[in-house]
Amino acid sequence: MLRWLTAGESHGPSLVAILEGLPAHVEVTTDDISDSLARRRLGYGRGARMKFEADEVTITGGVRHGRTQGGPVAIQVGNTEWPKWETVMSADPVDPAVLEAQARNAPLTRPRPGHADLAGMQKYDFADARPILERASARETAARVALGRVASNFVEQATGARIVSHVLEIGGVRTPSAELPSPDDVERLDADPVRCLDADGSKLMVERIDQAHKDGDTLGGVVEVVVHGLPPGLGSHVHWDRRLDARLAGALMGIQAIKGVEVGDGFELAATPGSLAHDEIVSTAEGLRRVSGRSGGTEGGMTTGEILRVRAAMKPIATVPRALRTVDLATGEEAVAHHQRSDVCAVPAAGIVAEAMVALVLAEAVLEKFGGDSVQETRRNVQSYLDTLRFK
Ligand SMILES: Cc1cc2nc3c(=O)[nH]c(=O)nc-3n(C[C@H](O)[C@H](O)[C@H](O)COP(=O)(O)O)c2cc1C
Ligand SMILES: C=C(O[C@@H]1CC(C(=O)O)=C[C@@H](OP(=O)(O)O)[C@H]1O)C(=O)O
Repeated sequence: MLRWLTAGESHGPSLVAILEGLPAHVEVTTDDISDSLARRRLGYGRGARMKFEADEVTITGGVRHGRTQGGPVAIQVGNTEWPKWETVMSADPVDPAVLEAQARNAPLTRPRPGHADLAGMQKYDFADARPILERASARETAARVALGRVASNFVEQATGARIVSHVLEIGGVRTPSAELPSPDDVERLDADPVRCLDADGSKLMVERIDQAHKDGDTLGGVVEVVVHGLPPGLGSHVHWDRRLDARLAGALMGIQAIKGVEVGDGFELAATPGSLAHDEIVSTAEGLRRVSGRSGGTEGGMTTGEILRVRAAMKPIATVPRALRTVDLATGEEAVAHHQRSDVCAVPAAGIVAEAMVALVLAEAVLEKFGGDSVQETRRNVQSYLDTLRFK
């Protein structure tokens, strides 16, 4: 069983993440994790915070000399901005006079439509949105990306599978290309301002973000995660919660602001006749193959051994500079939602988070099917399964 947890607030001293159940001998380093976190900070349209804040990674448990030991892997992602927030986010009580003296401590009483503010204040009984937004914030995704890197190293070292993501759409501007990224495209994608494979599409998306910025508006979009090299048979058809497609959908929906998920061609398949919607099976010199990849590499809740492909749709950022109508909960009067700063668009970053979530689901599914207390044992089990497959 693989399980994981994150803790920490957006402006707290650090995020903490724990991954338990991973075999020993998975190769992973602080640099690996820092690289993944740096990729999450990329992307045109993010706010100033991404530039002045840094993620300080410390592996505090479970890894020795670059390899996991079999125990829980614990990672701390420190926030270099913490000194500015020490009073606001102090774990211990603070003298009310000190709190009042700082503008940053003023209660946030004008909840933003589209964020967790109002529902969270109602549910947890707070007069201030601060405690809600601090944990609802997608800052937390830094911790998931840290764990996702450990998980994806495991998946790659056990099965050879490689995960890559790209941006399909921002603010209604869709890439004109149907090209799927390969693992060799990662460098090129990370160098693109919006992590789009198509240069023309990328240019139009950047222009769309500039326009939204000028208009005091924000944007959402669609990302796609593609996994090459998975064995067939991860997940299962036998029960709803064993289905890999369901688990991937839940994991992607668990990312802040994701409101839609597609496996393969998803919604488009709903409008396609069956004769054109499915991936026909042919026998080739390399074995059984599909002539297309519309299903996204799962059938019956199991991987087919073809390319896995899932998409996530992100709603626009809720902190809209041209602020939306709300009610000031301190006075009951009409007001506009609180706004200090925000991303205009965080779709490229959401793609990196989506890779991490897919990696965590796949790591669990690989362990479920192949087990292993060392990564070499998992790898042997994968190989023997592939060698003895009844139909190849
Ligand atoms: C990478 C990333 C960055 C985000 N940045 C912001 C931001 O700067 N401002 C904001 O209001 N929401 C931002 N969001 C979205 C909020 O976290 C999200 O709207 C909020 O948690 C409520 O989403 P929900 O309704 O899906 O729970 C970001 C989301 C992601 C994934
Ligand atoms: C800090 C990160 O993202 C944050 C996610 C976020 C939100 O509401 O989700 C709001 C913003 O924070 P703030 O309101 O303090 O500027 C983003 O910067 C990050 O991704 O590391």
